[in-house]
Amino acid sequence: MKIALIAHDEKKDDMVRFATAYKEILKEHELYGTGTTGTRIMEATKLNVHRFQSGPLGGDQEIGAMIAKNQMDIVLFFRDPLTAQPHEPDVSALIRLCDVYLVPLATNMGTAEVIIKGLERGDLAWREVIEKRNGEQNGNE
Ligand SMILES: O=C(CO)COP(=O)(O)O
Repeated sequence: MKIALIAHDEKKDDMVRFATAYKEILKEHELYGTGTTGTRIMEATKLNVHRFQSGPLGGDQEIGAMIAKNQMDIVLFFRDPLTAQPHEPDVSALIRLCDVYLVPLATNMGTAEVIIKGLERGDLAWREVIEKRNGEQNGNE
């Protein structure tokens, strides 16, 4: 599965703790992240994270583009609800696209734990069906 890991500055420590706690599950998957979050996770856990631009420089939009192509299966986005973000429109657009494409999205650590445990249990296997269907459609184009 392709998993996006994103955290606003005030939530980056939480994201590092989360990735450390669930490293054994995460290492079985393809990990993507916005620039700074990805770097922090890689340094702390040694997990391999494909890093996009930093969020304010377009990283949220790059991840959004993957979602729009149905190439992202899970988004774990630890938002800071108490700080205004200069790229708030990008944040909203990313969340909106998750809803458009039915991509499981956690915007805080509580929900992220539920998703990651569901992932381990196989609850998200339906995403593989979508991926397979996409592959067939693209092959038929
Ligand atoms: O701003 C972000 C998400 O909106 C996160 O970006 P960074 O991981 O580069 O800090």
